[in-house]
Amino acid sequence: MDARAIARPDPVVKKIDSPEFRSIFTQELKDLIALFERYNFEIRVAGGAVRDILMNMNPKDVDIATTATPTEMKEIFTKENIRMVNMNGEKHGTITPRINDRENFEITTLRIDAITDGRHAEVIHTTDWLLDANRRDLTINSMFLGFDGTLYDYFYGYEDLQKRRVAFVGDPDMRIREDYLRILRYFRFYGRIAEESNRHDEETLRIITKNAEGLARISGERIWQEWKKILSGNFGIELTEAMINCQLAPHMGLPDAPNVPEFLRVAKQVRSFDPKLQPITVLSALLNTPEDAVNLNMRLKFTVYERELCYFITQNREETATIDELLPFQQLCLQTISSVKLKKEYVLELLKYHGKRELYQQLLDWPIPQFPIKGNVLIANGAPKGPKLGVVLDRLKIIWSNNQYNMTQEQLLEHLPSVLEEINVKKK
Ligand SMILES: Nc1ccn([C@@H]2O[C@H](COP(=O)(O)OP(=O)(O)OP(=O)(O)O)[C@@H](O)[C@H]2O)c(=O)n1
Repeated sequence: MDARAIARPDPVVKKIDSPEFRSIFTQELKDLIALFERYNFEIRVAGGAVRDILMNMNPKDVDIATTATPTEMKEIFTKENIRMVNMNGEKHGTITPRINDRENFEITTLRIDAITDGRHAEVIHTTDWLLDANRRDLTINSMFLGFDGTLYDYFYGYEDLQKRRVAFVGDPDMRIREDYLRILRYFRFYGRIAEESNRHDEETLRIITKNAEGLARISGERIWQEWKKILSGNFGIELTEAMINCQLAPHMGLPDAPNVPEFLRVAKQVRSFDPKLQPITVLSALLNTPEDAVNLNMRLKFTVYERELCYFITQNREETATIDELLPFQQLCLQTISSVKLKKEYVLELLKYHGKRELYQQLLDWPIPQFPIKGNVLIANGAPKGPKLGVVLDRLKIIWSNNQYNMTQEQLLEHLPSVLEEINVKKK
């Protein structure tokens, strides 16, 4: 599709002057602007920061785009004695000067993403702002903002933002095939800007469904990063359901038939529980068995914490009905004393999952008992060093838990001789 045919004839839409825009002007940025002016190259704010400023939000980071090539930028900064950092961005056309030894700016040369396999693009530099806007994913992410406040908007991103509409730039099929992660970015930005949970453009959903398999090419880490943001944003549940309806599930590590009824049941806790359920807890509801948790982890590459929690939730689906059942939970917490804090967090998440507010509060208030003996005290009293010390500790912890965690160091030490004897007996 010819970008010029669908672009707005005059990209200058309006002048921006807002507190969010003014907030980006540090002395360092002013110096940078003056420098580029002096060398006759244009620079503008690009992408996400423009969107955020228009939404009256302070942008997280301000990406800058320029007509200067990386080589030209390097010449300027070298001549001006300005240090450049993170030189590995250069292959994407990004140079990062550190201005006044105080602030870094990521400045990227305008480009066209030429050849792509859906993950990597061959970069060709350009001085045409329209062509750079045309390679971006969504209209709301394709705008530029000059430092004099001029908004340049080729693809009606400003109108889409006003209408709270998420649309791909030009041909959605092409945009998605350039980078399949954009499927998930579509849903993430939908959660960010839409006012209703289910006002998707049917044609966009159809094209996403058609390209679902492409997600299989995207790394689990990147998928999980986006999905987590979707789940913790607005309409996280509805959007995940929409993603499943678009046939994305098997390519994101979910079982072929995700447990949607359970997911919707848990969604109610998501809406009412404070503090909110963690994304991994919500996601666990979609699984049918602990094996599903193993498979999901293989695909999404969870952290140890996420992996254990996900597995724990799928193993403990039954509801805890009464307060009396809190005690077994406490025991569960203490099963592995060395990682007791972690266990408590897991059980707290499980109680949230089941919507058990009172139990949650009780467990939250329950002080984790501290094991009263340190290893060096045991050694001083005749316990062996090395791996056997671990065995001694484990035995003593069992005795401690059988006594409701209510023992002094002296009381526990009384059990040491029999524990040592037991170990030696076993050894024979
Ligand atoms: N798959 C992608 C990723 C990024 N972009 C473009 O690169 C910009 C910057 O990307 P990134 O920093 O990843 O996202 P932001 O839009 O800045 O969003 P956030 O603030 O959530 O990081 C986007 O606005 C968009 O124009 C794109 O076209 N396709």
